[in-house]
Formats: sequence, structure tokens, C-alpha cells
Amino acid sequence: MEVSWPDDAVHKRFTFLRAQAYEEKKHKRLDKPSAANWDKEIESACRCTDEPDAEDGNAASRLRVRRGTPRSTLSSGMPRSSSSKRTRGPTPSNPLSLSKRGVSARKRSPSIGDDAFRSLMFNLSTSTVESPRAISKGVTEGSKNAITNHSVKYGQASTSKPASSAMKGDIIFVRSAKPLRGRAHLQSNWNQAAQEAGAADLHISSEIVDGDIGQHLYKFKYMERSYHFDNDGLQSIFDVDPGAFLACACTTCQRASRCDCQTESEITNERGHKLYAYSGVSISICCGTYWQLVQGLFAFRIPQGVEVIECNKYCRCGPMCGNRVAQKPRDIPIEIFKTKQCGWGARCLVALPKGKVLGIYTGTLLRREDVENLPPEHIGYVFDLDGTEVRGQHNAGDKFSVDSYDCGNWTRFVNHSCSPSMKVYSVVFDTIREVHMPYVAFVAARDIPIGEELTIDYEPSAAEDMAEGTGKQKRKMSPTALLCKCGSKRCRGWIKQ
Ligand SMILES: C[S@@+](CC[C@H](N)C(=O)[O-])C[C@H]1O[C@@H](n2cnc3c(N)ncnc32)[C@H](O)[C@@H]1O
Repeated sequence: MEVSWPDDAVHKRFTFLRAQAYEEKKHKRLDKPSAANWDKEIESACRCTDEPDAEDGNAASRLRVRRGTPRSTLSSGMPRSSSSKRTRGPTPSNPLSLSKRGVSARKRSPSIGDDAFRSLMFNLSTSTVESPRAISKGVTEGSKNAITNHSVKYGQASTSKPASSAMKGDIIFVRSAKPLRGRAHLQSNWNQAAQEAGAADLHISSEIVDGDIGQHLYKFKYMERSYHFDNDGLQSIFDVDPGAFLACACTTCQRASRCDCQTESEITNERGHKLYAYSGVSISICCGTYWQLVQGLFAFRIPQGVEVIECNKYCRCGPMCGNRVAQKPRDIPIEIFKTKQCGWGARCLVALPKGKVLGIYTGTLLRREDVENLPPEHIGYVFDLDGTEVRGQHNAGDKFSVDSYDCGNWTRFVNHSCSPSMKVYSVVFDTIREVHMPYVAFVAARDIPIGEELTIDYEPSAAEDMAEGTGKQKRKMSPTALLCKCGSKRCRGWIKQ
């Protein structure tokens, strides 16, 4: 995937202005992260409903992942057992309760020689997460069987002893230790990781059957936000000294002219006034008797390739600041589904307005020169971060890429289209732009109806060439290129790999 970047002059100008702004404004930054630090706000606003699973470490915070999860953790983190969390026994209000039928349902610990326990153990694992209705139906049926036949089986019984060995009254409901499998397993793990990061639901469509799932996906580590670093050296470059951050001193950043972080982005209108990258952030709409803040949408004002500098943890503003958009947890539900032609894809389960920022591309951050050492199957999942590079200039040391084959989030399933529904832009908030490790944000390029596939153009420069009439894409297909199956009327015929 390639993004188009501005020319050398633009970069020189921005570098100069930013250096100047830094010297002028650095006294305003907070020496320590603000008490109203956005990371903390996200954590407390996290919509996680379950307690973190201490056993398997999958509940590690974003920070812990960012500080260098060893590679072995990535490959050994799955499958995880759901048994340690959700045990559910019959309760008086529960349809599982057997007391109404004259059989006391009580919870006992198994002991050696307790045949009743072994013979009447129910397995409630797989479908419990998938379909509560099915569970209750199935278990009720199972309960009836328990009473009448003493041969209880729902899902898969852990043992199947003869009914005669069961003792009335020793019916025990336990949750099996058997882990979820296939699509249910992936959905459960990925959705949980998304929710722990404070993001909205992540679904895997039921069109995807277990047989469609490649083995590598069971080892895939879902990371809604932030990069993974295999290499401590890169991690330390990314985690710059706090003193290097420029931060604003405004409390709400409602006016771009007052927010010093806007100096960093240097987005100005024709009159030279600073502009936000995001629309609506400085506007309050009067709704009857109260004022309502309008949510920030990407306004497509910035020159392509110039990073948007969002407020950071040293800024004084809080989470409602209009210059904190891409860093907020995803608030729209996403579904991974099976496309007709291009493998799996991603779509949104709600309609989206133009400019809505949908997510950031996460994965393992690596130097560009290391990309060629990756196994070939990774290549389709590598996104180049070229925000500071001048086209044609070879300076591999400062170029980085993101590989989302082993870890990443839903954006790794985003397919290419020659008429894409999303655009990408570079955004910086966890580090400084000078380290050349921005995040890549995906944003709705137009209003997107509910359920439409979310796509990007993997090679926007080719689209520009086509528009300028210089590209002869269909005729000049490179030997390593992929046949494009986007189906667009404006399809260029192939995708660069
Ligand atoms: C980032 S992945 C996208 C997710 C992928 N479809 C999957 O199932 O994992 C990129 C790969 O998807 C496939 N792909 C994406 N867009 C395509 C298109 N327009 N035509 C053909 N293949 C496409 C190619 O195999 C490409 O290497």
C-alpha cells in the first residue's frame, strides 16, 4: 500500500515552522502528563464488562502491549479458555433451576468417587456465548432429560456414564473448560480485545464458516490501537522523551487559533488563519436552551502527506477536546465478512458520514529494509509509513512499515478498490512527528451507507496518474501485480504488491 506525499519544499517549510513553534511554545507544555490524561480517561470509559483474565495475560493493557510484548506471546496467546470467567449455575430465577420440578439443583464440588457429579455434568460451553436463547432452550431440554432419563446431554457431555449411576438431587451445572472454536473463538477473543481498548463491537459474519479460517488467524493478536514492537530499539525511538513533545495550554481547544498543537499541523486558510484538521470541533450548535458540541469529522483540508498533529498526553485539554479524534476509541461497530471476490473484507454496521474517522492501522512496526525479510504471505498486509519521505529519495533508515499479518486490528481486512469508500491520512499523538512513525487513520471519503464494504486505494498515486492521463495501468501490469477484482467502473485492472 502506498500513500502520496508532498514535495520537498513543503517538508522543509513545515520543519522550519515546527522547530520555531516548538521553541516558542515549549514552556507552555505540562511537565508531567495531565491528571486528566486521555489514556486514563479511555481506560475508565472502557466498556469492558468482564474482569480481565489474569491467567492468560490477554487482558494486558494497551500500554503493556506497546512496551514490547515478546513475539512468543503473540504466537502462544491462543486459544484462550473462557472457562475461568463465566461460570453460571442455576439460580431461583433461572430457567435452569430444577426446584420447580421437584429436583433440587445445588452446586457441589466434585469429589473422588462422586459418580453423580461425573455422570450429570453438562457442557454449556460453545453456544453459550453465541446464542443465549439456544442455551436456555437447550439446557431446559437437558434438564428435562435429567429428571426423566438420568441421561443428560446438551452440546457435548463431559462424561457419559450410565443413567443408573446418577443420584437424584446431584445435578450440577458447570461450564466446560472446552474453549470456543472457529469463528466463535475468533469473534470472542477479538471482540474482547476491542472492548478492552474501549472500542465498539467487532463481529465476524456468520457467512464465514470455521473451515474458512486459516491457522495463522488463531495466533493473530487483535490490537485495536497502537503498534507492536518486536524490536526494542524501535520502541525506544517511538517513546520519545517527554521533553520533546510540544503541547497546548488551552483547556478546550475550541478555537484553532488558540491551540498550539494546530501550529504543529500548520493548516491555514487563505487568510493565514489556523484551521483544525477536523470540522465542527470548534462549533457549538444551539439546541433549544443548551449548546451541543458537534463531533469532529476529518475535513480533508490538509495537504496530503502532512501529518495531523493531535493533542497529546502533555496537553492540558481533556478527552472532549476537538483535536483528539483518531486517538479516541472506535465508536462504530465493524463486521468482518466474506466478499465475493477479494477474500475477507470489512464493513460497517451503521451508516457513516463523510469524514468519520474509523480506525488506525495497527500491527508490528518495522524498518523498511526489514520488509524484504518477511515471509511472502505477510506482504499483502504491509502498510508503508512514508509521511516524511520525498518520492524517489532513498533513505531507508528513516522509513518504517507496519505489518499486520500476526497482529493488528480490523483494518488489516480492508480491501483495495479503485473507487474506495475511505481515504487515509497520517496522524500523530503518541509520539512526535519527527520520528517518522505516525499512525495511519482510515476515514470515510463520502457518506457510506450501512453495510457497504469499507475499502481504500492501495496505490493512490496510480489513481492520480490515471486522472492526469499519464498512467497506462491496464497495459503496463507488472509481473508481481495482482489482478484487481474491485469491480469498480473505474478499475485500473491491477494492484501493485
Ligand atoms: C490487506 S489484505 C485485505 C484482506 C484480505 N482480503 C483477507 O482476506 O485477509 C490485502 C489482500 O487482499 C486481497 N485483495 C484486496 N483487495 C483486492 C482487490 N481489489 N482485488 C483482488 N484482491 C484483493 C489481496 O490478496 C491482497 O493481498
